[in-house]
Amino acid sequence: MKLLPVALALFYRQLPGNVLEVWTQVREDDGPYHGLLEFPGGKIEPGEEPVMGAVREVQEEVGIEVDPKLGRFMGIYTNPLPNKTILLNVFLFPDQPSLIGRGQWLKVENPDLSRPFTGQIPSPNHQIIDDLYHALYDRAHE
Ligand SMILES: Nc1nc2c([nH]c(=O)n2[C@H]2C[C@H](O)[C@@H](COP(=O)(O)OP(=O)(O)OP(=O)(O)O)O2)c(=O)[nH]1
Repeated sequence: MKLLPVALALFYRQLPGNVLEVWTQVREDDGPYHGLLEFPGGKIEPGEEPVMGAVREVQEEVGIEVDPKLGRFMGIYTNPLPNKTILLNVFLFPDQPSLIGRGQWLKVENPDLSRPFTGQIPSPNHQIIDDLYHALYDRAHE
């Protein structure tokens, strides 16, 4: 089984009323993810620090510079495909002023969390978004 490490940059912001917003962009290329709203990201190059992969993809895809020191490792999520398993290394980044006018913010609220975006986002992203929401707002875990 082939393992393919990918780095994702998840820009997020918290709004009053336990609202989370996550920043996404439309995937333009052909293939199974065409037209979906996704986080900037892509394959980690050999020898590359995962967070640097996230920063590089943000530069390439969004056209903005972000400081790798701002990236916080959230976890690794798997996307099992028939011929390979994608390992999504997710890094959290705070909202950046340079994002203004680019992409779109998805509003995540209780009780549905990411469910309203079914079919609009890659399937592994549901777990990522829902986990982030719970980590930010579930007091029970503290
Ligand atoms: N960019 C991105 N990829 C995601 C997300 N969720 C998710 O499952 N994926 C999957 C889709 C792809 O199988 C893989 C990313 O690979 P990619 O094809 O974008 O990587 P890349 O930019 O380096 O590829 P390429 O242009 O060189 O072909 O991760 C997401 O939110 N953003």
